[in-house]
Amino acid sequence: MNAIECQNLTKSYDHKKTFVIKDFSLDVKKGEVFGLLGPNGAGKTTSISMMCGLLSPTSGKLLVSGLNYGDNRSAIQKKIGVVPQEYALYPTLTAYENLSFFGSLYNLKGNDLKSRIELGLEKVNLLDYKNRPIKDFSGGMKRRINLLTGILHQPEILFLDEPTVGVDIQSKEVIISILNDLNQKGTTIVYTSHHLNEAENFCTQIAIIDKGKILAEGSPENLIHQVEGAQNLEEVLLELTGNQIRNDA
Ligand SMILES: Nc1ncnc2c1ncn2[C@@H]1O[C@H](COP(=O)(O)OP(=O)(O)OP(=O)(O)O)[C@@H](O)[C@H]1O
Repeated sequence: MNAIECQNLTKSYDHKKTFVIKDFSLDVKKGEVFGLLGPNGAGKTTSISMMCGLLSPTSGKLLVSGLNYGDNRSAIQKKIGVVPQEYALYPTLTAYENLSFFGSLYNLKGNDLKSRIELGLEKVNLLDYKNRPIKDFSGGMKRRINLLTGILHQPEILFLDEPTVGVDIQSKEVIISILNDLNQKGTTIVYTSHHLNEAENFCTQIAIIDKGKILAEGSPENLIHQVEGAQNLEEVLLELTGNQIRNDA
């Protein structure tokens, strides 16, 4: 069984006058690290938000671990973790209090929750900051805590919308190494990114999206091979989506 199946998904925000996702079909196999790449406004956030249940498709079929959100929302929510692009943290609460809150949403409690939080904080090098309020944290520190909020319960499938945006190379390396570790332990990962070098090394499978449509899909090597003369994913993306600057949100 695939981790995710999308068949002919569409999304309109204006009562079907325009569609920002069109005829979107892909399968994510269990154990994959799947990257959704594309220019600004391509539809990455919209498509990943539908897959993790934050947005409903306008039409089409979407299965997560063989289940649809209409009949099995709470069963799906137990299997998945979500790391949104915007920080979902409470600024006046400490790192520990924030993580306790998010852990409790996944029914974690007591010593189990405490040890997962402490182990997580240690992995992201923030154990010494556990009693500091989030408002005192730098962008990179917040990103690392934001990541922990979605993975404390070791989800079967993890969705991340630009988990390394705006962070320094050190924080980025910690985040990617934690994600690699989770993937080795069996978590399927679906992520969006603008960092093409990162995606080239991190992903096992990639879909390139523009204007709400999937333009190409394959392993990084396969995509580079598909585009004549391309040496890397950046050249693939430019060839497929053009070099016009985008003013879309
Ligand atoms: N709530 C909304 N209402 C109306 N239009 C929206 C809404 N959210 C997104 N859009 C539009 O949908 C299109 C796709 O946006 P989306 O945020 O999914 O793109 P993206 O690929 O994630 O972009 P970025 O890389 O800039 O984050 C854009 O044209 C955007 O303006």
